[in-house]
Amino acid sequence: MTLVSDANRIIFARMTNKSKSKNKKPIAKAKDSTVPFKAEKQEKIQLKQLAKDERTWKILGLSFLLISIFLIIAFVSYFFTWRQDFVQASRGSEILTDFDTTAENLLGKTGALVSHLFIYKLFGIASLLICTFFFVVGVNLMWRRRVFSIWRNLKYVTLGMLAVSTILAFALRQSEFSWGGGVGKVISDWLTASLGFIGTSAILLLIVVAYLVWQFNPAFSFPKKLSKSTSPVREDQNEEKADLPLPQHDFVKEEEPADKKMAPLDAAKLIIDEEVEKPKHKLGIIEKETGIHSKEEEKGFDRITVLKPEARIDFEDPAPKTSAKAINKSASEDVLKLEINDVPLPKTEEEEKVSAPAEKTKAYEPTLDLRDYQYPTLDLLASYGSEKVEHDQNELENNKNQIITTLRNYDIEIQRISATIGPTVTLYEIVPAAGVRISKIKNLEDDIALSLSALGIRIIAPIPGRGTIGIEVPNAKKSIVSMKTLLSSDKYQNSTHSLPIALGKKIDNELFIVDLATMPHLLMAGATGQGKSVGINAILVSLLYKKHPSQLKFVLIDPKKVELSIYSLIESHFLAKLPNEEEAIITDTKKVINTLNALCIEMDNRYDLLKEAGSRNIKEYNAKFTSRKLNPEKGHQFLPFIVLVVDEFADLIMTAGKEVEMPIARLAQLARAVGIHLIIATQRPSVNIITGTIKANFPARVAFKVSSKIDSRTILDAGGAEQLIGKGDMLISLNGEIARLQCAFVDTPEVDKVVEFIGYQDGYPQPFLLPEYVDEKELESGDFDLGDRDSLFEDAAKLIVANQIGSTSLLQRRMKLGYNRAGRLMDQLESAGIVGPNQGSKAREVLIKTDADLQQHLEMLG
Ligand SMILES: Nc1ncnc2c1ncn2[C@@H]1O[C@H](COP(=O)(O)OP(=O)(O)OP(=O)(O)O)[C@@H](O)[C@H]1O
Repeated sequence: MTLVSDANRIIFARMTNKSKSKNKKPIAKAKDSTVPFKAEKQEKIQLKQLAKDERTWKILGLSFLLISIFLIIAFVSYFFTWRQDFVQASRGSEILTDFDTTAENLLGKTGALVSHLFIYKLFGIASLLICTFFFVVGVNLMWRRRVFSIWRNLKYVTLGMLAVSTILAFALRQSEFSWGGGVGKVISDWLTASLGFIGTSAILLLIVVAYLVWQFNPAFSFPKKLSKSTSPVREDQNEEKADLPLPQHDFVKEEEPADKKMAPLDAAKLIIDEEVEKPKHKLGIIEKETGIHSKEEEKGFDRITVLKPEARIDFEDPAPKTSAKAINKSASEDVLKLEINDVPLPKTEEEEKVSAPAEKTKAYEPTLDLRDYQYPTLDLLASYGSEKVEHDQNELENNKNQIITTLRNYDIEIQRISATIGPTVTLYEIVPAAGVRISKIKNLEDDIALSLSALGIRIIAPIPGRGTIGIEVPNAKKSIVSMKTLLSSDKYQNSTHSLPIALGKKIDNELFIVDLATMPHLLMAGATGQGKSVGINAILVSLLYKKHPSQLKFVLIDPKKVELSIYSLIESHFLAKLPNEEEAIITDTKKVINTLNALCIEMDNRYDLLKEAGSRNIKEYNAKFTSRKLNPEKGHQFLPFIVLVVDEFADLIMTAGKEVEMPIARLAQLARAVGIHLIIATQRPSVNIITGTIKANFPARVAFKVSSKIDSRTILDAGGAEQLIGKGDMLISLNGEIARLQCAFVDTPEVDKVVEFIGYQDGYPQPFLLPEYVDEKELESGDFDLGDRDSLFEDAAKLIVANQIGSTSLLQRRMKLGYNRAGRLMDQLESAGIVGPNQGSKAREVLIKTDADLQQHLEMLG
């Protein structure tokens, strides 16, 4: 007995300390000393499960909908039966237990009582608005999402009931029926007492007019437009919720800037947007599917499907195309070629100035070099499944609930959660409750990953510029982003980029199409098998679809020997190579060094040309050249872009080290303005491969999945790439911002088809020739012995004699040589008595005047 009463006392003490409401359970505990704690725990878990069970929500939702219907029936019936039921209803709830009393209302005594309360005592017929509240709550609960905003509804219901009841009570004060209810009457009486009849009329009229203006925003100067909304906010709202009986909500307005900002990104964006209104009440968590999804989907995908795969895209720039067409009409094709591409005669600068406007019509058109060239067609590419982002509502719900629960377990409450579904991952954006430290959430990264039992969780805390924290969770079902989708998009087709590359889709399904020319170089890293080669192919294919062979050349370096060999078929269209080399695709390390140095020479030569032309970059230079302001006789020519692709940079650095690093660093530093761009890929992004010099000159970097956080830091200066999920899932760091993309997929057979399509067309007689590079060490070891002449000695002599100018830079430009080699040739020409000695800044005197004399002279020299 004593034991029991002692236990009772202890329990009682606990009970009073805790909460009085729990007093029954502790007493039960007293009788059974250990079990009660368990029992209490179990009950909690069951309640939780009950709250999670969707059936509970459905039942609750249905109940609210029924209440709403009940109220409507009762109110409507009241309009006809109020007289008969008035006396009974005035007696109050006691009539419910009085079996002798009956009511005429369709819903009996309850209907009569409730209607009497709302209509007679409270808000008059404005009480009908309360039905919408129950309807809204019911619908939201039934579908467990924010179909309508409760807060907005509540706000408008409250304001509406007060305003309408007052207006009606005032306007129809003589009527027998209580149009404005008790509340309306009280307010209206008070207003009349304070402001008088006229003052009250004015105030109430103002309310009505203000509401109409707010709702319809009529254009006062043009009454015709009265019915149309002019405010963009209102338009959106009207479209979005045309069936809503209530005015639109502030919520959408608040969200407007963010949505607008994201709108172009939303080709197939879906957002569940939830406000955790009161963190402690889970019922407050509701969600909303914005109209953006369907609207944007229509915009984005219908537009894409309209384009038939067979449709030929003409990627030519509109301007050159029209000019070419215009000329086509006026001249026969053969004459045309001569006219357009014939080199203009040398002119003095003045002549150039004078004749420039007249010649504008005959602009040089580089594409006419291969005027029958056909751009590849879209039907060469394959489509991979449906491009629609599929989402599993249950998966979304479960992940969301788990995120909320996990955070709650660590005492982190959140205000709002929204989800954006991408092709491979879904981004859950959360707004933490006030006072929660971001670092706390960041530290829980692993715990959240564990609780969601998913790989590839990435936490972005905070998302720059959004004021939210992002949690990226991989989708159970991932969709492949077809290259075809990207290339058929308006964004790609209408792009005005110099070198548009279609890389993939962002997490919000925005197509990621950027200009390589502005990047200006790209560093790619990723462990083996994570999508690097596919990424390189995506870049090359997107350039091939948009560029003419005269506008673009690739220098392909492939130490692995197999990855890029597929492109050898387009050698005479798009590839550049060293003179005297058989293969355009470079696989040998020694040749790589020569090629990189040759590119450096090409860069220097291009800078000389730009300097002479007074242009700051290749675009300006080419514009001047095509408008025939530059003289080809002086070595000027149309400069194609050159894109250097190195697949497996690590291999090169391991075998050649500085010899490779130095020219790469030089090119990366300087080549941008002259139209040379680098794309460098590596499997091993370690610091000895991606050195500080290289990194500093590659502001744009891509990371596919890498094996460690250190690798991720090396490439991106941030972690995260080690948590990617492979198969083209990538992070791109551009202008200091990191974005997650799903790389476009283009399979080898597709690339084969594209390459064959181009390769079987007429090309140039040979690949684009890079300047010859001779290792300077080899040059220095030789002397100026005439028997050991440079292989280009005769060509140089002929060029100098033909032009009668003893200038080293002439040799450099016309023979595409580096400064050192041209200088050495000039020295040899001097030793051979063909040119005179160096005269400082002036060109050397040419001692042999004609070609015939030169032939004789050379024969004499043997
Ligand atoms: N964007 C993508 N979408 C879908 N699947 C992809 C994508 N990229 C790569 N994959 C899948 O991953 C495989 C390996 O890709 P890829 O050959 O590009 O890897 P890698 O990084 O170049 O490997 P390695 O360095 O060994 O050559 C592909 O065969 C393909 O099945």
